[in-house]
Amino acid sequence: MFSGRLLRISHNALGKPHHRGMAVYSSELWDEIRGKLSMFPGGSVNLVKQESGIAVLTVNNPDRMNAFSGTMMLELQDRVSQLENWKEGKGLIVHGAGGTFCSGSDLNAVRAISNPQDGMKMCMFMQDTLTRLLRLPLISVALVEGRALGGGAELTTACDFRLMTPSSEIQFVHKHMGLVPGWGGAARLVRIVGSQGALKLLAAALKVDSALAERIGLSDGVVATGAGTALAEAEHWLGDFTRGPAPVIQAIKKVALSGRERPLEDALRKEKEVFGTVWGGSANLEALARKSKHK
Ligand SMILES: CCC(=O)SCCNC(=O)CCNC(=O)[C@H](O)C(C)(C)COP(=O)(O)OP(=O)(O)OC[C@H]1O[C@@H](n2cnc3c(N)ncnc32)[C@H](O)[C@@H]1OP(=O)(O)O
Repeated sequence: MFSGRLLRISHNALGKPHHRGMAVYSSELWDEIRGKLSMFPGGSVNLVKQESGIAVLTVNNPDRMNAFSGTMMLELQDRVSQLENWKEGKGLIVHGAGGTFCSGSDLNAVRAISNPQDGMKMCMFMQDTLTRLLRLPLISVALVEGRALGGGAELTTACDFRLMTPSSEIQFVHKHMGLVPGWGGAARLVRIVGSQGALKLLAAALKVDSALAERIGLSDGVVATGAGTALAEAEHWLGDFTRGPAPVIQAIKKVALSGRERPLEDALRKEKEVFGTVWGGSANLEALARKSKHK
């Protein structure tokens, strides 16, 4: 059985663990995994970084309902690396091409790598990429049109927020495939809808429509359907959270993220560190000079 090496967590002077980088597993593992995934081509993952500071990531394999081929998994990792280095970035919208979100991993590839060793490699690779996606210093939203199935449902949980069109559905179909989520989707789902909610969605493989998703906190809102309409509405919605200078928006995401992921003392230390990057910064000094009132 393939045993992946977890990224070693170092300890500070107080003996408390602290996170090194944003990855989960050691990148030394990736050469072998990348070689395997490159054998399953098709589709693409496209990234457009806009002047507004909002980027749009498109899962593009419409002939297969935007299923993830091996090369798309590789491209997703590359796109996440690009976004990690985007200094002007503030927000990210993840959506699918052709009016549907994503139908999970490409079943043709899945059939070809159905042995446990290869499955484990793919699982680690996608866990790592989606964890890095969630940890981007950008406020991210998954825009779900059509269906988000299996790994597609897991991808929605790797964003800070989810928006759905009225007729769209999110479904963790893994049980019907004799599986559990392996791209980190179960761990993230528990943090979004609680352990009881996650257990229900996974164990019943429930089809979650936009109304139910909003009721249980899986979705943060409904946007209208139509060519280009949903994307424009999602950008408008995200604009409320990304208005302002990039260093401040990125700092907000970082403190929220550390509060979500770290034990309290560790999160407080991180918050202090991030606070130090904005205190006395240009946005802070300009606000002080304006003598802002918050009526
Ligand atoms: C990480 C674990 C995982 O993600 S396991 C994968 C979980 N996903 C699935 O099982 C999805 C299976 N697909 C479906 O249920 C249906 O195709 C859905 C997505 C509901 C769409 O249904 P419908 O609108 O009737 O279209 P269709 O079935 O004719 O599909 C159009 C073409 O797309 C293909 N497709 C769809 N999903 C995948 C997939 N995950 N991998 C590979 N191909 C997929 C269909 O086979 C179909 O192709 P074709 O036109 O028959 O050549």
